[in-house]
Amino acid sequence: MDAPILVTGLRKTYGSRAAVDGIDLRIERGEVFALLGPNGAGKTTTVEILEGFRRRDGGSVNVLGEDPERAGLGWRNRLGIVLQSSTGLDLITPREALASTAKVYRTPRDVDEVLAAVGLVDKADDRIGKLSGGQRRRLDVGLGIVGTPELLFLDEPTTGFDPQARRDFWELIGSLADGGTTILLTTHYLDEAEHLADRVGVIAMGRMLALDTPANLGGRASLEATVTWEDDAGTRHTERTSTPTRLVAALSARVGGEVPKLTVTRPSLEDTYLALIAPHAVGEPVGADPVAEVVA
Ligand SMILES: Nc1ncnc2c1ncn2[C@@H]1O[C@H](COP(=O)(O)OP(=O)(O)OP(=O)(O)O)[C@@H](O)[C@H]1O
Repeated sequence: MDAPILVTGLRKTYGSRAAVDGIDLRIERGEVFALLGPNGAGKTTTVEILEGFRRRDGGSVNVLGEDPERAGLGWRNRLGIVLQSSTGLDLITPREALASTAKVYRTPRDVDEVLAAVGLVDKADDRIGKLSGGQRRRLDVGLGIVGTPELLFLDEPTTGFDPQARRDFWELIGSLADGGTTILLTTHYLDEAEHLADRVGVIAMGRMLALDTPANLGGRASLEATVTWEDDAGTRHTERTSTPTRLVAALSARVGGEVPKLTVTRPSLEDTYLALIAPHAVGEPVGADPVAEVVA
C-alpha cells in the first residue's frame, strides 16, 4: 500500500512571499509524524493543503491515494482533523456534539468510548460553553477521532492541557498509532514531539530544515556529551566529550568507586531544534495582505 502522505516540491505563496517553499514529505502508515517550527514557519499552511482546505501553487500532493484538491466526501470521511481553533458549540453537550459528528461517518467509534478516551466522562452532559479551555480542547480531539480516521491531523492538540491530561493524550495517540492510524501533528512542545513522534520535521521560512527521528535529529545522537563531577576538594569540573563512558570509567578508576556529583547530559531535542532554527530566527517578514481561502 502507498504511503498515506506523499508530498513533493510543495509550494504556496501569498502575494510575492512563499509561505511553503518546496517541501518534500513521505509519511508511512501507522507513523506519528510531528511538524515543528517557529510561528509563521509554514506548518499550518502545509497541513491545511494536505487536508484540502487550501490550494497549492506548486508541487504534488497525494493523501490517502488522492489529490486533496480534487478529493470528495468519501475521502474526507477517512480523515480526522483537529484544528487550532476550538469548536463554537456552546449550547450543546460533549455527548451531543460527539453523537451528531459520529453520524456523519461510516464507521464511527462508540461515543462513550471516545468520552472516556479523552477524559470527559464527568463532563459528558454539561454544556460545552461551561467547559474549561483544556476540556474544550479534549473535546476537539474527541471530535477528531470519533469517525475512526485512517489519518489524523492534529494542530497543536495539547495547548491548554494540564500535565496529566497531556500524559493521557499521549497514551491515546500511542494506542491509535498502534492500531494503524497515521498521525500528523504540529506542536510547539518539544517534549511532546520527543515522546510521541516516530519522526519529526523542522520547518522554517517554508523549508524543511531537518527530518529525522527525535533521537537523531540534527546529528543529535553523535553530538558531544557534557560530563560534570566534583573532586575531593569540592571543585566542580565540566568536560565535553564524544566518549563519555570512557571518561566516566577513568574518573571512577581514579577515585576508586563512585564519582561525586556525577552528571552526563546530551543536547536535548529542544537544544538541537533551537540550534537548527537559529539562523532563520529573523522575525516575521512583511508579507502579503491576509487572503481568506477555503477549498470547497
Ligand atoms: N491567508 C493568508 N494570507 C496571507 N499570508 C498568510 C495566510 N496564511 C498564512 N500566511 C503567512 O504564511 C506564513 C506561514 O503561516 P502558517 O500559519 O503556515 O505558519 P505556522 O508555522 O503554522 O505558524 P504558527 O506556529 O504560528 O501556527 C506566515 O508568514 C503567515 O503570515
